[in-house]
Amino acid sequence: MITFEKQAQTVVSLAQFCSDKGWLPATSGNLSVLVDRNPLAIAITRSGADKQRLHVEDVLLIDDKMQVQSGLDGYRPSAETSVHIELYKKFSCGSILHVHTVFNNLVSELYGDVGAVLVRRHELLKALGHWDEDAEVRIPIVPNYADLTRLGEAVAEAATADVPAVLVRNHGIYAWGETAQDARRHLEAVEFLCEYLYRLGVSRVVG
Ligand SMILES: CSCCC(=O)C(=O)COP(=O)(O)O
Ligand SMILES: [Zn+2]
Repeated sequence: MITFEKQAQTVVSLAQFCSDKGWLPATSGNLSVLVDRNPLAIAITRSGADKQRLHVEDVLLIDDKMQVQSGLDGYRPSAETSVHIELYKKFSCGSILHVHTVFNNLVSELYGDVGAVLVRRHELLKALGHWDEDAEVRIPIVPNYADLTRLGEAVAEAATADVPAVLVRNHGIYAWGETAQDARRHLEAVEFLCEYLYRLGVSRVVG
């Protein structure tokens, strides 16, 4: 049986994984796992928590209006909860991960004006569900709107069913999946691809 307590523990495990990778610097990032779809209930990190040292108490149960249903007094859900809610409404995903890394920021800035970054014929695209040897995917990039309602809408609008990730320019990435394990794999694959694309670009300029 799925419970908030179990999903909160999964959020803590996901934070540990992302933290071990160095993907949650300076309290950045927010992570969530679906508890119920109807009505929508999500286990999500609280705003401002140090996600590199996340405890179960740092995970709140919220509804589709961002109201806290379970959690310690005074704790507010992630400031970017709106993005998670919009993505859960658009896709049948079970987990959403948002991290800030140097490589996803570099790629978002380099390709931000185009609104997407193209990845072609790369083995890691298989981790995103593209098995064709000629596979091509576009990872969308949206502006880093300060209005977080607008950011949520922009991320959900840009998100497509065939690429489970969106970059936010000079900010970070949202990646998702049907399960926490899928979301983690998708995030890891896109992070790999961001580093690859950036280093490839640099090597072409230098070489
Ligand atoms: C210091 S990071 C700035 C806010 C941010 O982008 C982020 O991911 C963390 O915000 P939250 O409210 O989820 O802690
Ligand atoms: Zn962020």
